[in-house]
Amino acid sequence: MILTLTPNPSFDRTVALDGELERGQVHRVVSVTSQAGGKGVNISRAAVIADIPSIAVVPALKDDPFVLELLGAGIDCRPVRPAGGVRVNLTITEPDGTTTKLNSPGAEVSSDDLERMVEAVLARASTAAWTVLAGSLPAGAPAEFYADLVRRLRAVGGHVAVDTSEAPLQALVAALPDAAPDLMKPNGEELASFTGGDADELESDPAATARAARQLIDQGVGAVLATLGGNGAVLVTAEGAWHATPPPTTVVSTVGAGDSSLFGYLLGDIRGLAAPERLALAVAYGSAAAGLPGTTIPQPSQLRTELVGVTALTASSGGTA
Ligand SMILES: O=P(O)(O)OC[C@@]1(O)O[C@H](CO)[C@@H](O)[C@@H]1O
Repeated sequence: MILTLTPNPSFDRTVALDGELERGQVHRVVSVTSQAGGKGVNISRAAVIADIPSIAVVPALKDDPFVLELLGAGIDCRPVRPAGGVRVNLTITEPDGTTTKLNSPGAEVSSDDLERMVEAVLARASTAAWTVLAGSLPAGAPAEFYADLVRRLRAVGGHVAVDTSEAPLQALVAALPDAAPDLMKPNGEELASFTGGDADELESDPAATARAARQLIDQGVGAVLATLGGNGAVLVTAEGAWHATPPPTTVVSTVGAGDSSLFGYLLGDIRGLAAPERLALAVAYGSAAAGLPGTTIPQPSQLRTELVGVTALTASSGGTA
């Protein structure tokens, strides 16, 4: 079972344009779709699609359309009392795959609201193969929320993965090795935000990415899956480092690609695959998601894992293995 916590879930509204987005202009849109999302929710969705049981903890009312949509999709959703309604995040996609996101802050939470989420997670974590803490934090949550929860989860046992950004990511890194999760999934920009360096350079240089990710491994993190957009992903563990390139992909919407990659990695782990195969599955999931509209999560039949190329990064190419 994969347990996910999405403290700041969102209705993902996707607006598809038939041309380039022009600031200050009126656009007639091709389509508007909406899907209950947020990083942990997307991972639970991917799990259910792949026949892996998953529980999604979200702050929402039991009869909120958000919860009803997830239950309707077969996701075991455990709502805890929310501070307010579920936010709406807007995605604008252009025909060349350019994806622009406008993410709302989410309703302000109190420490009681947060404690309800923590209790819901701690009560189930011992039965989960992986507990995934994912996404931004709602307004009012302290930046240390994930770091504190990882500490408490380590006492419970089971594996913990964290995918977040900005202040909560900085706070988690500052709390290493004490709050070290088993897996972190930064993108190039997130990695650069605490290792220094240029995000674009990291995304185009797998060896540099591996060196940056190695800093987290040295501080107790079990594995780092660094997603690099069109350049695939790098996996670093205590045993080595690998880079995987995606199959040729026509990008439609990048929303949910990182979540799909993270799920692919977890699926590989649950199946007992070796590190390079786990990475290949992650990249197959991420690239399949990028080829689908909005926040659509791929079906296993849409994966082209055999077209993912994996290479080991050696000491000479990156000083990492
Ligand atoms: O605002 P956050 O929590 O950082 O990210 C939220 C979000 O962009 O992440 C998912 C894609 O990864 C979307 O479903 C959702 O809209």
